[in-house]
Amino acid sequence: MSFKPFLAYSASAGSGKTFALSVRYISLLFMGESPSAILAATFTNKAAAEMRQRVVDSLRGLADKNNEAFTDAICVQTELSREELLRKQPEVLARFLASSSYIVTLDSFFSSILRSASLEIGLEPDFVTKEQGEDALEKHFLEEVQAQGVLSNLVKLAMDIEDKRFMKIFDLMQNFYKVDPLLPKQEEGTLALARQEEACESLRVKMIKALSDAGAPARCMKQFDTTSIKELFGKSLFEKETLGEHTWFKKVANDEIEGLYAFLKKELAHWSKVKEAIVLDNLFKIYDYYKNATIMSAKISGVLTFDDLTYFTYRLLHESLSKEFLYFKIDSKFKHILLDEFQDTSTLQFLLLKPLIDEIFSGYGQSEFKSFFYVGDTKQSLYRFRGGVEELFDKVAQNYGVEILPMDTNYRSSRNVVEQVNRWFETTMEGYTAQKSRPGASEGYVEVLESEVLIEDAVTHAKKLLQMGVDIDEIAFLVHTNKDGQSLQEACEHEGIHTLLKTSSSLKNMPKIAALVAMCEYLFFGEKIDAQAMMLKVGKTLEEVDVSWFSAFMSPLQVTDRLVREFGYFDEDMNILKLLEFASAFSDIPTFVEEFKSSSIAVASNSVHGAKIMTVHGSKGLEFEYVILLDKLTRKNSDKSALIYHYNDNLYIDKILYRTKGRENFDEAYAQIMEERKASAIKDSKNVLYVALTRAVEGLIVIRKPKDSVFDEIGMQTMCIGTLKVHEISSREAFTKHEDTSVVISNYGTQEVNSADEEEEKDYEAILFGTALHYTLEMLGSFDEKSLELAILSLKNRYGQQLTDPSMAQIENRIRNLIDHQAFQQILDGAKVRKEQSLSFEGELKQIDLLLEYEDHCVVIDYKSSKKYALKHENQVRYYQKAIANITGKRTEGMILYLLEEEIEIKNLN
Ligand SMILES: Nc1ncnc2c1ncn2[C@@H]1O[C@H](COP(=O)(O)OP(=O)(O)OP(=O)(O)O)[C@@H](O)[C@H]1O
Repeated sequence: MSFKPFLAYSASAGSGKTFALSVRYISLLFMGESPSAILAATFTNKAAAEMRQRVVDSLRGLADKNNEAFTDAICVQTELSREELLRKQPEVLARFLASSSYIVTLDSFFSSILRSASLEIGLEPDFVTKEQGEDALEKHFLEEVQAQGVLSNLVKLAMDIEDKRFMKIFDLMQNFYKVDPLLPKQEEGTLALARQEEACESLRVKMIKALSDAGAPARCMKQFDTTSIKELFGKSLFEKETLGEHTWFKKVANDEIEGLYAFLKKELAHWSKVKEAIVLDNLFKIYDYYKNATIMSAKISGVLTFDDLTYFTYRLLHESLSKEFLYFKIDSKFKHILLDEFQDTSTLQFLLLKPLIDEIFSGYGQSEFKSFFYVGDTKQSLYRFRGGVEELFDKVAQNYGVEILPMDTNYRSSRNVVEQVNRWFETTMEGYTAQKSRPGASEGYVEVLESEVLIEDAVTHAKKLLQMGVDIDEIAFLVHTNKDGQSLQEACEHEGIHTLLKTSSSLKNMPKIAALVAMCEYLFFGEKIDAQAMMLKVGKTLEEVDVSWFSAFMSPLQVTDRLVREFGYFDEDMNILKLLEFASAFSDIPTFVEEFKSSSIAVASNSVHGAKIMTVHGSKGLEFEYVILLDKLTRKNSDKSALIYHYNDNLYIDKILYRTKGRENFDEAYAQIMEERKASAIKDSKNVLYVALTRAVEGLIVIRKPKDSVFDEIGMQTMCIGTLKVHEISSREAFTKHEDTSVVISNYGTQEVNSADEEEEKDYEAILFGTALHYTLEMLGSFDEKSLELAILSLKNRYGQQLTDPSMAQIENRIRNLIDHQAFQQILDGAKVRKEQSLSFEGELKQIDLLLEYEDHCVVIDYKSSKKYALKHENQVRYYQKAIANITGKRTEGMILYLLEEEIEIKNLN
């Protein structure tokens, strides 16, 4: 059989690893395996969604010409002929759509494990996962610390250590928490820093005397004339074995002086060890409180960060009493595990998966068919400092006896891109093997240009591509930081290029929005400096603008709205809408301004279509027809972390080192670890370049700075090969291209939305209300009062900050009306109920709100909160109806459930 049950692919970018994973997934389905027995984990939500889409698309289009490579690969894996595949296809597709599948991100998978047994560790199962603002976490922590009376410890630590890096003690605590289960046990010791300092001090004084006695010049004595041990310790003087190796001391270094030097070096080395022990001791004492505060806050609020998720899942799997039961439960589900981007799996994530992987291997050899497959590329490992450990790739293979195979052909990029990437990395990256181009690859285009004005040039090049007829959706800008992305987005929008900015950044960090809020602050408090940013943005001075309309009694919404209109500040910017929505929750300006500064409102993307703007990290695993890659706009960050973690061979942390200036002169092990760290930092930054330069399909344009460029590391020079040609859109792509649904915002905020026709305009509040209503319905376990209570709790967690209280009450009311609706309950009778069912039909992935399956027919139901676009709704549901009928082969009815303010209305479309 050509299906190797235990296999890994270690291969370069674009060589088809994710492709192979999808082939394997579908092959398993054709080999009779149930979707619920296969766990396929990818790294990002986008990758998971794409893979689901790919599975459905390929299952549907097995016979399509452009799916040939995929179908052939499935034939090879399954040893079934094309005809056999086609014969089985309807049944396999139906099975896939009908049962739950686990094509997920690791985070969402862990979240589902945790949910299934969270009560075991005192966590309510209706928790939600989202990143919390640092401010909220920091507040909890400080409250806990204050309540326990250990604030003085914190202050003492900062004072004792005189280390500015500890001002960010909160970051240190967060970093501990991220790797909590891997942390080493802290040893208790006697810690006498003062005595050690005295010993060093007395040797220092003796040294000055000995030097003076030997007639050394003043500059020699000055070297030891320090005001603190810390200062003395940091002197480059201690780089050498003996003092006489320094030219200044050559003549005077007698035996006494060399003896004192050696002794002083030893005592200083000991001093740094004692200091490290004190720092760690204090930090770990404080960490206990931090951990408590974090765990309690997560349990009480039901809001978990991704770090909480990992922490709780680890505790559940490794310490909960019922773990055997849990393994049993999960094991009964997964017979096959497929992992993408394995090079970025962290040790902790691997430890969470390990029981499941162990189960696969322990059952092997018996009659059961089980498999384990993973793919990755260590050249693309980007998360070393977040705990991603590329060494896992080989270790896991060794441990379980998995065969690692290479792949040598690039299926993604044009010939010029593949060859140029080979040229850049062959000589600069250790172990790099040149990739081959796939037969029939297009010629492609690569250009590197130098510029002092990166953003302007990036915009100019995008314009050039657009003028040539390149579709805006096919262009992606890659940048190094979220901040770079925001500046670029502003420039693009200014030039009329629509963009989609994918960022984790929050609204308060957007210069345009922050300027607007600062302007409100100016109007209220009168500090001219607060008006500056906004004046700069609109190109005016305060003297030129008339703000006499302002009164301190105006609401924050009125003021922001007026400012936006007065200054023509809108530009169809969704973020302005978000700000207006946020402002509407406050009645006075000072509270609004203050709350805004500590808010963490996610930045909106501006429209459905547009050039993508992404960080290189965010682009991992993705591909774009044309890539414009920008050098780093801001300066390179230097690594300043105060604590250095050292991992042992089992990938647990065996040492935490306190980083001190000059310590490499006293401590060989430390010096070696720092060298290793430097080497891996260089490797990491090269990996980032590798990921960035391998995303382009047809054309790649790199804009580098003349000096201090991140690309210097691979010796990148300006160049240009190939010709820019618009890639021909294949007929399938042309067919599946969506109609243009770009958002045109014509009304917002306080304006009355006045639309009688069917044209879609965006009423942001209505959209938010509709989304929240859908979310609550999705969270509703069954249609009864008890489930409603839980669903409302989830609603509050998720939308509590955005929705007003009356809107919340409205949602609850409308759903209660639905539950109480007799006709609706009758419809549910005898039906298999599925919620939020994904459906791919005619190339589009849709979500069906409610799918009811009866023995002989199906009913597709769509929820709506208003009848505003009734005709459009009907068309949409008819489309779903057609799709379900096609897929299941059963007669299918369509219904729209209007959950209106006063009543429930059921519209039957048959
Ligand atoms: N055997 C193949 N035949 C035809 N096309 C392929 C084949 N393998 C991969 N492709 C196509 O090549 C492109 C790159 O493949 P894929 O994304 O799977 O690569 P990858 O190795 O996962 O890349 P990365 O390491 O960058 O994530 C995709 O568009 C994919 O559809």
